[in-house]
Amino acid sequence: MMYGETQTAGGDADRTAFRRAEKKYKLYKSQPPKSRKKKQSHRETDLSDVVDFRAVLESFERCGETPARISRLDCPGFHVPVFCFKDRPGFYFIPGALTVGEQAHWIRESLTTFPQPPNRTNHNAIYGPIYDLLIAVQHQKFLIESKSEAADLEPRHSYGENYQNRYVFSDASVATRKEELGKPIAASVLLRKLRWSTLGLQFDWSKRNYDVSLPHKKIPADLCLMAKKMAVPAMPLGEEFQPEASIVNYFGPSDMLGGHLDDMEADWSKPIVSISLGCKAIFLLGGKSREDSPTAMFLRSGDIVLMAGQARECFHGIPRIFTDQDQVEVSSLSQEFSNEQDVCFRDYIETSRININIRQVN
Ligand SMILES: O=C(O)CCC(=O)C(=O)O
Ligand SMILES: [Fe+2]
Repeated sequence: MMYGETQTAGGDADRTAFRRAEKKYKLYKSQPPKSRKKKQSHRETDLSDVVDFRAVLESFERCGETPARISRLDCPGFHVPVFCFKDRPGFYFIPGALTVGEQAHWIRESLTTFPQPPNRTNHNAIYGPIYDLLIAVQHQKFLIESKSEAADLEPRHSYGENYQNRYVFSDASVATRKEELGKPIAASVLLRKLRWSTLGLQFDWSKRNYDVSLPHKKIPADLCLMAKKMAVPAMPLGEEFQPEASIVNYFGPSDMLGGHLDDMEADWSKPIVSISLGCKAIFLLGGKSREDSPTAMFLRSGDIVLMAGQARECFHGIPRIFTDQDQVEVSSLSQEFSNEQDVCFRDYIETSRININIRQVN
């Protein structure tokens, strides 16, 4: 997993087929009006080559047919149709695998319990463990550096043996009174900047490996059950998927996930179960080399992708999230968050995407 990898590519941006596809689909921000006269500012993305599995599902349900490249997997007892590319063994697409209610449940979990210590997030390296981020957003709190003399800011939690929480949430009024404290950071800003959290066995991004010495909890039981059920189409008959780790990726409007391989797990015959929530995205499935032209497809909220076997060796990434009003396609999800106390979830998911991917490590 390499965030922003394409951004550092500079002049090499066009070097490989994968990079060219990323460039084709990435979001181009419109230029300020002044420069609009001189050159065409806003390039419309050509989406005609993007495989749309929702349309594939609709036509399959209507007339039992699939496009030439795509087949329906025979998976008796599975609750919805599963599709495969005939030329991409090990890759499975399950459109609409989750109901809207299930999607809302996993969005809530992704923003509340999943980022809770001892699970780590991208904020850990800077602030140490942060508790109850979403509650802090709801109460418009600010994260401030706690000084021991400030009795009212005594850290509530400790982490590990000698680690004390240096940053705590507080009201803005407290933060501004204490001039000696660093600049307060709005909890809402931290939520916007949440990029990942890791569940179960903790993945160490710097070493690109699992660090079994880090404190961790088991994958939540309900997530484990759901992943086992969804992994069935990609599992050898009679074997059960054993979820041990999960990475939750959070995407804001201009975030992307550069082309990468997930090769840190021991047994590639086991699938990665990858769940999409929130705004629509484009997924690129490449080949074993970055030189192979990737296939582009839409990922919508509730879709599940399985990558096993040969597909585990294929480059893939997310060059684009759709957050424009007319393209997000989250209206039914928004209704799930229509209660006043859910406004945080609704505001978040209307301009964000969450991906939960679940792995068997050993
Ligand atoms: O966001 C996605 O759908 C893909 C995520 C992914 O590839 C990863 O976390 O390794
Ligand atoms: Fe991946």
